[in-house]
Amino acid sequence: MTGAAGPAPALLVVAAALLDPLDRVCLQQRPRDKRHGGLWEFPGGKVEPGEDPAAALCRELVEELGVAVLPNDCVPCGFAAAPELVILLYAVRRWEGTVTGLEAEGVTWLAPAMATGLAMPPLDYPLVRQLQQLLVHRII
Ligand SMILES: Nc1nc2c([nH]c(=O)n2[C@@H]2O[C@H](COP(=O)(O)OP(=O)(O)OP(=O)(O)O)[C@@H](O)[C@H]2O)c(=O)[nH]1
Repeated sequence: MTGAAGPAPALLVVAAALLDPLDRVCLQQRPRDKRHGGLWEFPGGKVEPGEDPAAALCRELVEELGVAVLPNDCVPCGFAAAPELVILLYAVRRWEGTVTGLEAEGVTWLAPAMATGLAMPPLDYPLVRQLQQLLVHRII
């Protein structure tokens, strides 16, 4: 079938689980004036049309946290999906620079088990749970 205008394609979003040597993960608080304002999320953002997802994540990490990450150091570790949105989660253990919240209200490091106690956008909860499972089983 051709010509029918279907629903808009799902937005593709990439997110990073930056992990420190103690397996604490970095989360940032969304600016209050934005959608999901004040909620805690994995750093990341929308993939531009034609952009490689890992490259998009590296771009977002420079913009949001001021750190340089290589695409090869972004290890796929989970995803979450809703009809309008798909989020790809990557584990990142190696970066250059000091993590600084350049766009966020704040940045925190905590064990994934503690993260679900924060107020987060809906898809970040399953992402945290996936991350927690992989860490518990020492897969990442
Ligand atoms: N992390 C996360 N993002 C979500 C969820 N649901 C949802 O609509 N989003 C949206 O996915 C988008 C993530 O892209 P982004 O981080 O670049 O968006 P932004 O609003 O901060 O930046 P922008 O100013 O470039 O639009 C945001 O519009 C965010 O609201 C969710 O459950 N988790």
